[in-house]
Amino acid sequence: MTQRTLAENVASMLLEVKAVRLNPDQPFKWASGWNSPIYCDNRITLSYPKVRTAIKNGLASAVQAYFGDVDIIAGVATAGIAQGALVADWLELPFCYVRPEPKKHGMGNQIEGASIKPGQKVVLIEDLVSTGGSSLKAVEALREAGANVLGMVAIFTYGFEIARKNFADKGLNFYTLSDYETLIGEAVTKKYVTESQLITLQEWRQNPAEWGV
Ligand SMILES: O=P(O)(O)OC[C@H]1O[C@H](OP(=O)(O)OP(=O)(O)O)[C@H](O)[C@@H]1O
Ligand SMILES: O=C(O)c1cc(=O)[nH]c(=O)[nH]1
Repeated sequence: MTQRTLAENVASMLLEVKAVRLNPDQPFKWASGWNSPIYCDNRITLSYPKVRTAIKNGLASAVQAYFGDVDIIAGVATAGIAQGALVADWLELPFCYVRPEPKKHGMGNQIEGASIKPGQKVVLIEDLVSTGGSSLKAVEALREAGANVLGMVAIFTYGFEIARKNFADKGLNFYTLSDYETLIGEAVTKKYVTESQLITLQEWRQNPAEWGV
């Protein structure tokens, strides 16, 4: 399957299971603090075995194709945990997940599960990239723990310049199964969006950090 076909298939599945929501009148608040008329809830895909498996296969194949020899798969908490664990299982590799900050009781861990030995090769699995802030926090924690973070694979990216720059600044390669441009293309072709929703999305896209403020 070509990269393009995969991106279209994944976008189409996200639309079919209603993971993508549009609500310009009551904007969604994102992890970055940005307001947005669109929200892509990839967690919903876990409820659909065929979609869940297709995504798992896509992520695992990408790990193999782009990174080859890997020691540990890590998931970004919380939305990257389930798919990360599925990918680790498929690849028969150890798994850990990375909290946004250390736990405040118990063992006080930020990285849970597989313990990382210095220099071990880790690939991170994330569900979605907006600004990239959450993913890069996880990368920092893994690097502090001594990991050689080879890169990241995620289900979806909005394709914002800020994310590209954030990842480049940290020297991290990342790949995604699908992206905003492909999603909107599919949504238009299959009539999931109205003309007025498209206009709102175009306005939002011009300056997402300031939209709805
Ligand atoms: O690229 P960013 O700007 O950081 O945004 C994307 C992040 O936001 C969401 O997580 P959220 O913080 O909503 O929490 P969850 O994973 O626990 O659901 C999503 O799962 C990504 O991790
Ligand atoms: O940036 C976010 O917080 C975010 C955006 C989005 O579309 N979906 C999601 O789960 N998180």
